[in-house]
Order: sequence, then C-alpha cells, then structure tokens
Amino acid sequence: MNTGFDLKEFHWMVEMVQTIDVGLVVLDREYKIQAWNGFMENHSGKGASKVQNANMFDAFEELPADWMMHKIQSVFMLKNRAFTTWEQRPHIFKFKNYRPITGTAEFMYQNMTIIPLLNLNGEVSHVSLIIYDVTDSAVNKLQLKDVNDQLKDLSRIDALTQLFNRGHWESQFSQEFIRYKRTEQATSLVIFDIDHFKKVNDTYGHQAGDKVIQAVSQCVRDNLRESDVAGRYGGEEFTVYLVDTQADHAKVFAERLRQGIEQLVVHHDGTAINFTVSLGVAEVNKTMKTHKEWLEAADQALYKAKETGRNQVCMAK
Ligand SMILES: Nc1nc2c(ncn2[C@@H]2O[C@H](COP(=O)(O)OP(=O)(O)OP(=O)(O)O)[C@@H](O)[C@H]2O)c(=O)[nH]1
Repeated sequence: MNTGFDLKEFHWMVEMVQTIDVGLVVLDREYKIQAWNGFMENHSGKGASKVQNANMFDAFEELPADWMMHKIQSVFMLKNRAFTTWEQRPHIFKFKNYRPITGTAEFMYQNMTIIPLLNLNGEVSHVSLIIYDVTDSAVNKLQLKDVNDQLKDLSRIDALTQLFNRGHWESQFSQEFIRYKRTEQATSLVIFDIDHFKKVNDTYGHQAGDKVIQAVSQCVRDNLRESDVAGRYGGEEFTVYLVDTQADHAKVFAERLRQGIEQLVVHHDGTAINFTVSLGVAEVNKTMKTHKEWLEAADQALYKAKETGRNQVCMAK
C-alpha cells in the first residue's frame, strides 16, 4: 500500500497550486467557480470560500462577459486550449497593480489561457483559467512604443517651426500626386518664400530672422484647413498643398496668407520688424508625370512673383 505517499503528493500539489504566482480558476459549464487559488484570493480580496459555487460573471461584474463566454464555450466544444493576450484585453480581472517598478500602471495587465478539463468519460466537464500577470512586459512595451512614436514625430517635424520638414512633407506630397493620378481630384500647391530675408538676418541678426520664420509658420498654421499639409521646404521657403482645392480657391488661400503675413510685426531688441512673402500657386494637371513637375510649376510661378515685384501671388500657367 502506498496511499500515504499518494496523499502526500496530493498535498504538495494543492500547496503548489495554492501558492504559485499565476491565477488558477476552475469553472463548471455554468461558469460556477469550483477552484480559486491563492493568487486569485490575494489580488481580488475574495477568499475561495466566498466565491465557491458563485457564477464568476455575477461575482466579478467587471469581466468582459460576452467575450469570455464565447472563448470558454469554444474550449468546451472543441476541447482545445485558448489563449488571450493583454493586447486584445489589457485587464480581464481588474486587479490593482502593486508592482514597484511598473507602479505607473493602475491595473494588472493579464494574459490568459483556458484549458479544457476532461472527466473520466473523456468529456469536458470543466475548464481551467490560468491568469498571468504580465504588467512588467506590457508596460515596457507600451513605454517603448511611446518613445518610438515621439522619435517618429521628431524625424518628421522641423524643430524651429513645428511644421513638417522637407523630407516628410515631400513624401506626403508625392503620395498625394499618386492619389491624384488615381482619382483626378483637383489639388493645388502653394509655394512661398520670405522677401529679402537675407536683409532681415543682416540687419537684425540671425535670432531675429528665426523669430520671423516662426511668425510666418504660425500664420500658415492659423490659415490651414484640417486636410491641408504644410512644410518648411528650405530655410525661408514653405510649401502647402491643399487637397480637393482648385487653383482659384488656392489663390484665395494664398492671398489671405500674403495679407496676414504683411500685417505681422515681430519685435526684436526693441525694434519692430515687418516683412512680406511672394507666393506661387499651381494646380496639378494631367500633363504632369511626376510630383517634381508639379513642384517645378509652382516654383516657376513663385519666381515670377519675385521677378515682378514681390509681395504678391502668381499663378502657374
Ligand atoms: N535666421 C535664419 N535664416 C535662415 C535660415 N535658413 C536660411 N536662412 C537665411 O535665409 C536667407 C535666404 O536668402 P536668399 O535666398 O538670398 O533670399 P532673400 O534674401 O529672401 O531674397 P528673395 O528670396 O529674392 O526675396 C539666407 O541669408 C540664409 O542664411 C534659418 O533657419 N534662420
């Protein structure tokens, strides 16, 4: 007889299940709790005797009941395990997070495995839920994503003006051109440049020049619609494309910008500085083969605006 040995082994098993650092729950077909280990007791604040035989969804109303029932039912039916990750549902049981390192997370992030438990007839009479605390790795992953998003923004945005930098703006612009080729929806490009900007730098200094560039950028932002995309194309050269906008409407936008900038005053070292811009406008058309040709058309219009007096808007031919 080795019953004593078996009993001892059984005792150890129960002890391990009770103290292991994952949550263990056994449910019957009616979602009634049949087993509830120490992890679940400690984190939920509800002892096994309190929840024994209670319907789990009644005892824990925060659970995503429909979603979980669907998962559990498929385990009963298919006799296969199911696995869910915190990326699908961050928190299954809403347990408070007490980990010192990831103290920023309010609730414990959890993965869950659902295991079919067979009775002696080979039928699934119960399922076991195993709840893993994955708060540390989830928080690390979320923080990494946050930093990556910030880096992505930094690589797209010009530091002085907070407009898109040339590289990012041009890649967006080339996509817009491709979209035009498919949809043939009118889109216009405005390209503009601060007049005699060298003189601003030479007279008032580089810092004053920077302030002028920032004031111009703010004026651009103030005049943009949601769908317009603006960039700093060069030192004191800016580009904006206006989606779903014909040339005559783009001209109105450009004229409004011209007047707005003409009225700006930048104060530097007790001096009031005024400035103007020249603008070129080109609507995309079917003869253009690449986005560069579109840029070229707007640039030629800008050149004309500069050549024929500055502080004006010229339209591409
Ligand atoms: N302060 C400042 N100046 C810049 C920056 N980027 C370019 N510049 C200056 O912008 C000036 C551009 O001068 P030009 O291209 O000769 O043109 P302009 O004086 O504006 O004359 P027009 O365009 O013909 O009206 C140069 O003096 C550059 O040094 C910048 O980020 N900050």
